[in-house]
Amino acid sequence: PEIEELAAPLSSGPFVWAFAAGHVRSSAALQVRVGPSVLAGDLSNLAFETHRVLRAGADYVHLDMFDGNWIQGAFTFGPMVVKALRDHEPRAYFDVHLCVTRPEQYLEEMARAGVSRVTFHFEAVTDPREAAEHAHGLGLDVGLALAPETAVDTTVLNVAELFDVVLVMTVPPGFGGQAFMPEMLPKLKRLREVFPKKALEVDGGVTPLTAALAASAGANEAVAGSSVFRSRNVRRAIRELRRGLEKGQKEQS
Ligand SMILES: O=C(CO)[C@H](O)[C@H](O)COP(=O)(O)O
Repeated sequence: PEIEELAAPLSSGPFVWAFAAGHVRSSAALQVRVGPSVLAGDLSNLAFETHRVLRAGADYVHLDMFDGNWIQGAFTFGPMVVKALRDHEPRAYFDVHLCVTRPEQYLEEMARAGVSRVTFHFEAVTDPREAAEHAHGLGLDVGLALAPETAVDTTVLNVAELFDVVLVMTVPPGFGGQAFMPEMLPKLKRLREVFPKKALEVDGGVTPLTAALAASAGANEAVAGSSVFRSRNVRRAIRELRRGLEKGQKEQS
């Protein structure tokens, strides 16, 4: 089934941010975006996995970089691998989720590797403001990830203002295939109230159903590993996730 997907033309969606002009009160005007997480793919064949999800309509590719330290024992890959992937996919939007200790030490390497957006954890970074400014100065989009135990309080809201996206983890970071945590939805609602135009991303246990729940709470971007890579039809899986987000957006109050 993947041959057909490989033959399909690349969507222009990944490269376009289409925000409506003027003031918006909800995320309804924000473009929905689906980013498959290659963590659930064949890690021995990342170029193939990246290529096939892009061909199947993914808006971006989510790359989880684990250093074996911030999440004890969980290692994936580093900037050299991302650079190698960039050589294969010069136009793709690479969304790197840094699950590492002191992520600020890797920002320059991320820029050199051709990363589009680097997202690091509020819980792991020493000075989130300084790191966000540094990343922007390097030409990177920058995201702030919140682990499930982190509340959306005043400190987080003040810091989040500086970021292009806030990633609300809907599972404990570390591995795929976990169940979506609905108790994270109020965090999205609060973020959406405060930031009507900011991209809000969810990651962990995302299916068409949970994507709709997340979007009804304010999310407009969904990272999905298992629900894409375990599907027999990757194109359909991405399309259904997008429909879930769109449905949720419509239900947003
Ligand atoms: O960041 C991650 C884990 O830390 C993964 O991106 C996430 O778990 C996706 O996997 P799944 O969709 O199978 O839950």
